[in-house]
Amino acid sequence: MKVIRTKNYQEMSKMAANFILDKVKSSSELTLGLATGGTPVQTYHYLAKDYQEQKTSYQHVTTFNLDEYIGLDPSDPNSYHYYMDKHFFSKVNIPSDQTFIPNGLAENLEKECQAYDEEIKKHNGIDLQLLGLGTNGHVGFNEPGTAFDQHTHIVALTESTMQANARFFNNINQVPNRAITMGIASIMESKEILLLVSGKEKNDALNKLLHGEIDKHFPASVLNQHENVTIIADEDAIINTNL
Ligand SMILES: N[C@@H]1[C@@H](O)[C@H](O)[C@@H](COP(=O)(O)O)O[C@@H]1O
Repeated sequence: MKVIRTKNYQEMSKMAANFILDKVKSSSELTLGLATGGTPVQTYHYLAKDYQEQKTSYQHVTTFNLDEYIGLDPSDPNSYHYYMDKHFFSKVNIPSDQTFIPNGLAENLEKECQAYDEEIKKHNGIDLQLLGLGTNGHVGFNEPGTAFDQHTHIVALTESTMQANARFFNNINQVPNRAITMGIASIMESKEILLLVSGKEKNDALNKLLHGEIDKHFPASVLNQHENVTIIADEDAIINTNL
């Protein structure tokens, strides 16, 4: 894994946006895996800014989001559909039929998961997967203990993830307790991975990822087995990691 060190969150975000823009500009077709959460917000902001200023086109880009809460309508401000529209899709020229996010309202959730995997396959897999890191090592919504061989599936969220995400809701009781997420196998099948890590609260998690064992109780550790991972981390996340 290649680790790029940045001064702060802004610098991490700018570098991540440039990393993605390089791929967007140099490919005739590109399938991006996208993440939500607090970490990539400024990355999307810089992509939107680039579009405003440089008009980098996304007509040839297809996107697959990692996850979505079960039970939230796309118009719900806490849904990842809403998040993606707000921060990215509405700001660039990506055609709406080229953006995929799991449907957390599907009548048959199992079928929805299978259909999502099929769609990814149809697009020849993901070229670049953007990832954030949960404080407990989760990636997407793959919580500690998730088997490494799973594709898109339904998960029960842990108390710690619900607590961590409660800041986006009015109170923790409104945080859905289930989600659909691409699995560890889906993530590992992507050709390249870009992991963003920012802030002191991610310090332990980054340390474990870099120096700990590969263990399903710390899902992100599996990334050590992928051959093309770049981590962009800021000083606060890196401190005490011996880097
Ligand atoms: N499902 C999301 C993940 O995709 C995200 O990467 C992670 C970290 O979130 P944040 O960037 O807000 O710390 O947790 C959330 O629960």
